[in-house]
Order: sequence, then structure tokens, then C-alpha cells
Amino acid sequence: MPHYGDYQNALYFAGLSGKTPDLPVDFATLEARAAKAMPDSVRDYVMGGCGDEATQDANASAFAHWGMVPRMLVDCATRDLSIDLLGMKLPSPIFMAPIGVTGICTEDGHGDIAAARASAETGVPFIGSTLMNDPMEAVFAACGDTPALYQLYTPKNEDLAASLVSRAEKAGAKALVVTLDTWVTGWRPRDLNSGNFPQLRGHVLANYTSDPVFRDLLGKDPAEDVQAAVMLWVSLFGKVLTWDDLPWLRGLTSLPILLKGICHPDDARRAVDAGIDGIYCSNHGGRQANGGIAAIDMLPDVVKAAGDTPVLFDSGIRSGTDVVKALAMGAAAVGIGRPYCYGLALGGAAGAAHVLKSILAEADLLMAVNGMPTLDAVREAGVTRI
Ligand SMILES: Cc1cc2nc3c(=O)[nH]c(=O)nc-3n(C[C@H](O)[C@H](O)[C@H](O)COP(=O)(O)O)c2cc1C
Ligand SMILES: O=C(O)C(=O)c1ccccc1
Repeated sequence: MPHYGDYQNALYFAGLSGKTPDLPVDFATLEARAAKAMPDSVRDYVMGGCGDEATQDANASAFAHWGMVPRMLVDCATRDLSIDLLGMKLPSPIFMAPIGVTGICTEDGHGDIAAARASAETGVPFIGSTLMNDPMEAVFAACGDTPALYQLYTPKNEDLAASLVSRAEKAGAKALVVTLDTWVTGWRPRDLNSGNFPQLRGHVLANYTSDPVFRDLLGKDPAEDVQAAVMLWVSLFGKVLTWDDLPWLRGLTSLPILLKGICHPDDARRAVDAGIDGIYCSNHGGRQANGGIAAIDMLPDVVKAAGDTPVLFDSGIRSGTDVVKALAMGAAAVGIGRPYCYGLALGGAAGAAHVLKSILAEADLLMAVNGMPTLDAVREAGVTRI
């Protein structure tokens, strides 16, 4: 069993020989450094959100009104953070949320491969977005022995949807995450004020330009006419899904299917009734709809409604403490989003791995101090509204 907290000792002992970590271990310093290092267009796209970003800010700040109560005299010398999730045995309860611009978070444009390598190194699964800068086959191969998941932005063309899903399955993805909240882009002032939308500039479309159905529809080599490929992408991007589409989605794959973007308990219940394998509670990090309540505040009701169906969670996770709180509130696994992008921007695969290791170390040590050696103990202890 990995002892994630040991990362702390590694950092202290390195300090004895005068070596401090290349990247900070806390989110605030990490974000500030990444903001300086990233090109303006990537920085604004990654850091920005919808409207005045009230929901985005609330996602992170809402964790402060949930607190844990420590227990003493419990044997916590070893902690077990492993989980079984939809047939996957995972060493820890965190995963890398799908981020459509990981590809351009590193200078060389191969940020998806770097994220996959961080996944291989840490055992933290990577959910590869439909939007990648390298084809999914190469990205999933770089995940090594760590299971990968594929996130689908369902295109309007059903043959293209089927092709993307079957490629993901062949490339070894272990589950399909269908994102429901982004068939249209939310109103994002930072990007609008600079007229910047990376996809329109030809970025992160590799899963489309490498796809046989997309290439047939284009009728020429995308490399010869990037503009035409971009315009075809625009015309195909976002199918408006409804409940009636779930049987069709189910028919595309034998992989477990999760629905991402579920925040209302009634939607969770209906998804479970429809035979969905997992719920992914998220408000897309406040990038899609402003004016919403913090995602973490919606988690308990969604968990309750989902019953035995696992609920993944993301939006606002900034630390190991946030991870443990989300687990205590019933999440089966917790997604890291923007923080690993900043790690990628500052240090490539090693930078992203450092961010994940820091989060896991903090979570592990918190469980140790709180007298909670297992995730069952965390969940049983729960949280108190402050
Ligand atoms: C720059 C960026 C791009 C994203 N792209 C995708 C995507 O392609 N697919 C998807 O399902 N979610 C996408 N998301 C949403 C994330 O999966 C996740 O829900 C969000 O980052 C959580 O918020 P947080 O990073 O503030 O914790 C993106 C988020 C960011 C910040
Ligand atoms: O930027 C995003 O959050 C995102 O997921 C996305 C992807 C494609 C089109 C619009 C938004």
C-alpha cells in the first residue's frame, strides 16, 4: 500500500541538503506562479470561468463551511486510500478531471502525453477529454498500467460519436464519461474580451483530425486545410442530449458509462433508474453556468439520490483537505482539475505528478491525524456544516 504521506518526509529531507521543491505544495502559490508562466491566452482560458466567476469562486470557498472533527486513540499507523471503482482497483481516491486544453498547457503542445505520464507515475487515473492535442491512442498508451477513462463530447454526427467511443474502447479506456453541461459554451468574459477560443485556432482537435469518420466528412487531409477542419468541428461539436438519447449512448459501448454535470438529486435518480453506471457531480468548475450554488454543497443530496451508484465529484478541489471533505460527504472518487494544469504548465509531467503527490500526501496525513485509517472511517465521520 503506498504511503502517500511519505512525500512530506522526502521534501523535508531534501531541504536538509538545501533543495526545495521545484514547484510549491500549496494551491495559491502554484496558481500565482502558473499565471506568470503561461501564455496569456492559455492562462485566461484555464483560469477563467463563466460571468463574473461567482460560482467558480464559490466552488472553492464553500469548502470552508464544512468541517471535520478529529478522533483520537485510533490506530492510524497505516492508512488505506484505495478504492474499487467500476471494476477498477485504484490505489487512491483521486483522478485527473478531463481538461480539453491539457495539450497546450505545456510549451511543446504535448501536454496530454505529459498528463498521461503523470498518471502512469502516480497511479491517479486520467480522464482524457475529447479535446486533445495528440490522438487518444498515443495518450492512453502513455498512461502505462494506470487505467484511463475517456470523456465524450457527443458530436451531432452519430457515426462520429460511435467512432470516437469505439476508438477509446480499443485504446484501452476503462469507462466512458459523457459530459452533459457543455454542448454550448458558457459566457466567458476573459476569453471574450481577448477574442480567444483555442479550438477555433486549430488547437486540441487531434481526436477529430485523426478520426476516419471526421476525415471522410471533411473530404481532404485536415493538415492541408486547418480552417476547413476547424469549421467542420464547429458544425459538429455539441449534440443537445436528452434523456431519450441514453439508450443510444448505452448501445455504443460495453464500457461503464458515467454522466458528468449532474447536480440535481432528481437528475441523479433518473440517471440511476436509466441504468447509468456512475454519476459525476460537477458544475464544470464554474465555467459553464454562473449563478449556481457551489458544487460541493450539492454533493450530499446527489449522493443520497444515487443510492448504491458511485458518485464522482469535482469543482473547487484545491488541496488534500478538500479531497477528504468530499469523500466524507459521500464522493466515491474526487477529481483534480485546474491544479494539475498548473503543474503541467510549470513542470510538465513531473510538475503534474508533484501536484497530485502533494494533494495525496496532505489527504493521507489528514486522515492520520484525524484518526481515520480508511475511507469508510472518513465517510462514517462525515462533516459538519460550520
Ligand atoms: C481549461 C479547462 C478545460 C476543461 N475542459 C473540459 C473538457 O474537455 N471536458 C470536460 O468534461 N470538462 C472539462 N473541464 C471541466 C473539468 O473536467 C472539471 O469539471 C473542472 O475543472 C473542475 O473545476 P476546478 O478545476 O476548478 O476544480 C475543463 C475545465 C477547465 C479548467
Ligand atoms: O472549456 C471548457 O471547459 C470545455 O470543456 C469546452 C470544450 C469544448 C468547447 C467548449 C468548452
